[in-house]
Amino acid sequence: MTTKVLILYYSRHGSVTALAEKIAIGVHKGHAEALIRCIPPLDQQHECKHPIVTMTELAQCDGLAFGSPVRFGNMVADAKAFWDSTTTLWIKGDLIDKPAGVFTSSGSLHGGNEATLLSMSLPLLHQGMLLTGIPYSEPELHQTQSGGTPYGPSHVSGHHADANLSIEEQRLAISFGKRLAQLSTALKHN
Ligand SMILES: Cc1cc2nc3c(=O)[nH]c(=O)nc-3n(C[C@H](O)[C@H](O)[C@H](O)COP(=O)(O)O)c2cc1C
Repeated sequence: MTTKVLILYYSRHGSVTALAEKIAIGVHKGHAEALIRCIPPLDQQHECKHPIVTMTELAQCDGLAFGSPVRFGNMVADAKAFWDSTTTLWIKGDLIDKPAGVFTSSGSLHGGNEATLLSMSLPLLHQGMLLTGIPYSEPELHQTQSGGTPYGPSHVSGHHADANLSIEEQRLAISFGKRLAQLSTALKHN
């Protein structure tokens, strides 16, 4: 059966969406299926580019990439509320021993990009997931002048939240997706 990697994210202005779509390219390169899904928004008026995730999709994924914009140095409230709604799945242990990673976008270079990635990892660890980031064997990790971290892919969108992903940010997101797909397949067949 094909490996399914769930790319679960929230985005208001499109930067996290852009990263999610690059990660999906990497997942395909890693010969897995990418399921791009949105976190249910707290604001019902908020429109999302992809379908809203279901708990069944989350429970049945083989790997997970979780994305959120930086909000005051932390994940967006919608993402925290979503994880707070996963108690049933947590008790069943549906995500235990599945690979996972996190990605984000901030407005400024030192605006909490890495702190947000680390705090986003916490609910995944509580779910029993196996975290992966990006190793320094990826040359763009040494070269980037904006986003892209060992803790996971990231983007710096600028004061007006309109900067395109840099080449380095794109490549790191793609290599992260590929890595997650390969790890998910390896663990699925064990
Ligand atoms: C309420 C709020 C808080 C924010 N806090 C931060 C912050 O702490 N640091 C930062 O660099 N950017 C901050 N930003 C900017 C967003 O993180 C940034 O625009 C991000 O790229 C948005 O991602 P999106 O395009 O996927 O919505 C904040 C934006 C909002 C609306």
